[in-house]
Amino acid sequence: MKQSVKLIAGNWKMNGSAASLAEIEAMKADAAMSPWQAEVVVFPPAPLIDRVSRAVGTAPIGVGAQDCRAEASGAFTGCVSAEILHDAGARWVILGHSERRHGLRETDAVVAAKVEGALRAGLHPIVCVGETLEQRDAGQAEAVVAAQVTASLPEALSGRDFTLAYEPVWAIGSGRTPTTEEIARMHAVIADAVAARLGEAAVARILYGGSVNPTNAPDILATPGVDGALVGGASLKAEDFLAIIRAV
Ligand SMILES: O=C[C@H](O)COP(=O)(O)O
Repeated sequence: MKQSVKLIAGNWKMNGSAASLAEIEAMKADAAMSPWQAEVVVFPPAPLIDRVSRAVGTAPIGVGAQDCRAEASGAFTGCVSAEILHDAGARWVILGHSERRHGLRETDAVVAAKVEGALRAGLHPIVCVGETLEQRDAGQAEAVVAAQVTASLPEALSGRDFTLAYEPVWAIGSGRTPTTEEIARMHAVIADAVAARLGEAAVARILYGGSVNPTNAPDILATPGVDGALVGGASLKAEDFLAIIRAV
């Protein structure tokens, strides 16, 4: 059954340092004042996962990684497996982010293999999908996103708890977002594609990501079919991220 609690995920991307632990302390202080109505997870760069996990302690903040290698171990210089990330304290992992699909030419098949690796290691996957502006302008957005869902979700996800994130590539870091009607429509397309791929019983939380900020978060999070947000830039400062968490 789909979790009714919304998920607010903060992807730090290639930002952060030991000084970022102060943001975690600010979040902990806020959570201690009054309980959040959302599940919250932060995704620091891999070298910070251990320190962030220790800083979180028993606070209601999950910790995840921004990517993993599909294999468990081996001669893959510079890569990190889901098992290594789990050992460092991660319990979540973002896979197929557009900055990897487009910047690093990561294919749907690679994403699907990484999802299998995440499940093997006990990490909860957040699988990202989204169309480029060219694809949207050509009227292909729904077909592109549905095809990404179909090809990026391995059979191994049947009966498992997982998360998808709809991130239009043109909305990431641009200050532009689709209308809430467009977001609702695409989330319905994604839910249909999940059911077609994994069966009617399959349910996943579907997040929206792309220029979410404290101002637009209330409307986006109230949109039908939106189960939370994947936040980039606005997750770097606790003040902004907390405003989004409190918008739930
Ligand atoms: O993973 C997060 C998304 O790419 C959104 O980033 P953004 O909130 O900076 O647009």
